[in-house]
Amino acid sequence: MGTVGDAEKKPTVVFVLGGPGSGKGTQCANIVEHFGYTHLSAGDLLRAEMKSGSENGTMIQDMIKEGKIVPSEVTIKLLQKAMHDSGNDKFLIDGFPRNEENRAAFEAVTKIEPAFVLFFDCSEEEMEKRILNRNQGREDDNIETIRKRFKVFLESSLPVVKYYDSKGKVQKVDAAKSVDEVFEVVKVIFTPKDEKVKHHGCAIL
Ligand SMILES: Nc1ncnc2c1ncn2[C@@H]1O[C@H](COP(=O)(O)OP(=O)(O)O)[C@@H](O)[C@H]1O
Ligand SMILES: Nc1ccn([C@@H]2O[C@H](COP(=O)(O)OP(=O)(O)O)[C@@H](O)[C@H]2O)c(=O)n1
Ligand SMILES: [Mg+2]
Repeated sequence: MGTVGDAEKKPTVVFVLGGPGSGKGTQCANIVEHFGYTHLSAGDLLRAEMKSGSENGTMIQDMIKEGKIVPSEVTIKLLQKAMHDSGNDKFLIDGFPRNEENRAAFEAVTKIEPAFVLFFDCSEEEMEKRILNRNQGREDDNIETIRKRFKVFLESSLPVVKYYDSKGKVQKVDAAKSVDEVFEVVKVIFTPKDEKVKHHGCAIL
């Protein structure tokens, strides 16, 4: 097997974007169960790297505490390693690219274009409520850092969503509903077209 990004066989990548607390991780877990993707959360990979005592650990911790975006070089290396180690060829990349630098560097390094971008649309009020109830012991889930993360989302991450929207690649989902209701919509997006026809009973004709 070649390395990730080889010209001959590129993996399928779906970027999963949305504000902090919009439900990216929750929905990715559901997608993995039903559609055989491997879920790679950039935030989870960075937190694991931080805890592993790597030389970048302190820098990553400082950035996360401030809600800032870690330089792409670090995050892309972690993503590439996780893709390679998974043995799979279908990935949900959750929480990445979070700014223009992330986006351009990933494309330049891996030569991978996303199949599409799944975008969870949710109000700040709802996202704030969810994060404050998340209880995962994260150092950035406090009101002060949450405000900073919302600002970074609006200023740096939404432009990436707009970029992909201009290329017709964004599947926008109303994420303000219940987990099950959101997944009903997500399921339709991931179900292959011929399967959708079968479910309507037309494929046997
Ligand atoms: N549709 C939803 N309705 C209510 N709570 C949700 C919903 N989706 C996720 N949550 C909860 O909100 C919190 C944030 O969800 P998470 O999946 O971690 O979001 P993200 O990865 O986008 O930050 C979690 O505690 C999760 O259980
Ligand atoms: N591409 C990324 C993704 C996350 N991160 C950092 O990790 C933090 C948490 O990201 P996350 O995706 O786990 O957060 P949620 O959106 O899931 O709440 C971000 O606020 C950034 O500090 C990053 O620097 N670059
Ligand atoms: Mg998450």
